[in-house]
Amino acid sequence: MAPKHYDALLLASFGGPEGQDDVIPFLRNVTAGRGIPDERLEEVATHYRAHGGVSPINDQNRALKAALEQELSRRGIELPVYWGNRNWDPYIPETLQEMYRQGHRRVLTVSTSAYSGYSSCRQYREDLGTGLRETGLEGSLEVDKVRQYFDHPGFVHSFQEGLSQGLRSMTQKLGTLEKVHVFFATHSIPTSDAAAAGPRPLAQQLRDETGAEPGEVNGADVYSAQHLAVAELLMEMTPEAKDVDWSLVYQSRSGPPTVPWLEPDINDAMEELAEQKDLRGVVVVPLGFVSDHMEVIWDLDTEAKETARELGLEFLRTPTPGVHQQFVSGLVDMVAERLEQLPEAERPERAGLTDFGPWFDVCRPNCCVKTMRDGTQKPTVAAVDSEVGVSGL
Ligand SMILES: CC1=C(CCC(=O)O)c2cc3nc(cc4[nH]c(cc5[nH]c(cc1n2)c(C)c5CCC(=O)O)c(CCC(=O)O)c4C)C(CCC(=O)O)=C3C
Ligand SMILES: [Fe+2]
Repeated sequence: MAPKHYDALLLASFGGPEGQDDVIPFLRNVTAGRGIPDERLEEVATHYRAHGGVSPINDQNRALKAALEQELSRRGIELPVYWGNRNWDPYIPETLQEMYRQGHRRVLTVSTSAYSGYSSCRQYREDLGTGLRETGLEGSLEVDKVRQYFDHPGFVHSFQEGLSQGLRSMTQKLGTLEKVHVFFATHSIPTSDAAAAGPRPLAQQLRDETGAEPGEVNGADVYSAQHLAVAELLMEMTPEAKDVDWSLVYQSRSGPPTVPWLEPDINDAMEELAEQKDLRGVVVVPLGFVSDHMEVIWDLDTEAKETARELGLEFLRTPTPGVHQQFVSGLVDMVAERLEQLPEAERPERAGLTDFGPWFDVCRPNCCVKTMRDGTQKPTVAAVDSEVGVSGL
C-alpha cells in the first residue's frame, strides 16, 4: 500500500482479566457465539484463578506500548500510541472514540499477533470494523493495519537468540544435544480456519504444491506453512541447532471434541517421541506468541513442563519477543515504512525473511474468512473490499 500520512498508532491486543471478578465475563467475551463447552470455560477459568484472576497480558501490553513510544521518540517520529483490546478493557471501540475525540483521523494499527488466520488476523480486522460501525465513526476515522509480521527480521531475531541460548543451556545440562528435540509451539486452531487462512489463490497454490486434498491441513494450509517456514529458517540460522531434530506442535485446543483442530498437541507429541526414541530433553520455542501471556505460562510452563517431568525429560522454554529491542524496533520499522510524512530515506525496505513475506498491508477478499452462523460476514478494515475504515475524508 502506498505510504499515507497517519496521525496516531493503535496497539491492538487480546485483553485479559485484571481480577477474579473479571474472569468469567472475560471468558464470555472471548467465546461469545462460538460453541465452546462450559466445561472448557471452567477449566480455563482455573488457569486465571491460579494467578489471582489476573492475566499477565495487560501489563505486557503496557510495557510494549511504552517501548514503542520510546523507540518512536528515539527515531524522532511523532506518533501518539493508544491501546485497545478485543476482549477486555480498554476495549477497541472506546479507544477509537478516544482517538477521534483527541483529533486523530488516520490511524495505523499494530496488533500483538504475527501470523495469518481468523483468530490471528481477520478477527482483529473485524473488531476494528465493527468498532467503527458501532461508534458511528465509519467514514470519519480511517483505520489501517500493519501487515502480519511472522517473518519480519525483528520477530525472527528475538526467537533466534532464545533458541541459541536454550540449546546452549541444554548442552550444559546434558553434555550433548544428541537426544534433544526442539518443539516449535503455536496455538491450535480449527482445521476449517486453517484451510481458510490467507488469500484464496495462495491457499490453493499451497494445496497444489503439497498435493493435498481440499480441506487437508498440517502444512498444506497457510497458517501452519507460515510457522513451518519460520521454524525451518530458525533452525538454519542457529549454528547450535545443526543436526538437532525438530517439529511443529500445537497447544491450547478448545471447542467441542467433534470439531477437528490442528494436531499434534505438544503433550501428545512429547509422549510419542519419548516412547519412540531415547529422548532426554526438549527445548520449546513458543513461536506463535508475542508475549508470556496465559497460553504460554499455563499451557507451556505449567502443563507441558509437567508432561516432560512425568516422562523424565529436561524441559526448557525459550523467551517470547516481549519487549526485546529488536522486536520493538522491527515493529517500528513496519510502521515507518507506511508513513508518508517521513522522508523516503527514513522509510525502511519492506523486509520479510521467508518465501511468504513480506506479507500484504491490505488483505485480499475472503482472506481468513469465517462466515457467521447466520450466514453474514462482519465488516472489516484493511482489506481490498473493506467498506469501513477507508477514506471518507
Ligand atoms: C491463534 C490464536 C492465538 C494467537 C494469536 C493471537 O495472539 O491473537 C490466540 C491467542 C490468545 N488466546 C487467549 C485466550 C483465549 N483464547 C481462547 C479461545 C481461542 N483461541 C483461539 C486461537 C488463538 N488464540 C481459538 C480459535 C479459540 C477458540 C474460540 C474462538 O474461536 O475464539 C479462550 C477461550 C477459552 C479457551 O477455549 O481456551 C481464551 C481465554 C489469549 C489471552 C491470554 C491471556 O489472557 O494471557 C491470547 C493472547
Ligand atoms: Fe486463544
